[in-house]
Amino acid sequence: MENPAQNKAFPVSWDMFHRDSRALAWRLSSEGEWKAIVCITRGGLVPAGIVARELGIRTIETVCIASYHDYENQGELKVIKPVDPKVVDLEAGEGSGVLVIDDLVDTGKTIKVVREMLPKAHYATVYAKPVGVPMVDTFITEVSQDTWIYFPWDMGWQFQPPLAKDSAG
Ligand SMILES: O=P(O)(O)OC[C@H]1O[C@H](OP(=O)(O)OP(=O)(O)O)[C@H](O)[C@@H]1O
Ligand SMILES: O=c1[nH]c(=O)c2nc[nH]c2[nH]1
Ligand SMILES: [Mg+2]
Repeated sequence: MENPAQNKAFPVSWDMFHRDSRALAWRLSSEGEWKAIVCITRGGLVPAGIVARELGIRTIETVCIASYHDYENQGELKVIKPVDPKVVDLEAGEGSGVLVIDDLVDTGKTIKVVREMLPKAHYATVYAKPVGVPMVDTFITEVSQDTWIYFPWDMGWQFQPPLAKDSAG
């Protein structure tokens, strides 16, 4: 179902996503040293793999949360799997030394739930919308609140009709 509040489109190709995730890793490389990554599934799995490869991080944990059950409309947040206590208690506990990664922050509700589990972690997303910006420590590209980001794993090839009518016919 189309959400009229998000009527602009920001399509992201695999190449763009890889480049922007590498840019995120580059920025994070000067912002701290992390013992583990926690990725927020499912969208966080892809940038987490790229960042882990760039920063040489081998301990990767998931927190499994779903909220946009109906395309473009956020429903009740469900924590399907919490963070392993061994990861929460690394270093000084409460998520210190942990990098939490997601593909984007929109309203910030998803990250707010994870922040309650890991208050001392560092939060990073590839993309951010203005309402969610205060919830993240590091992000790469901001888009307006009325934009829907289309990720490459949700898309497929499709014929695009020309803008104008063909003059021959
Ligand atoms: O800032 P928010 O308004 O909370 O929205 C952002 C979250 O929404 C999407 O996940 P979704 O719940 O759709 O699940 P998915 O990652 O499995 O696609 C996205 O991947 C973020 O995790
Ligand atoms: O694919 C997505 N694009 C978005 O813009 C968005 N916002 C919340 N959840 C989202 N998922
Ligand atoms: Mg998600």
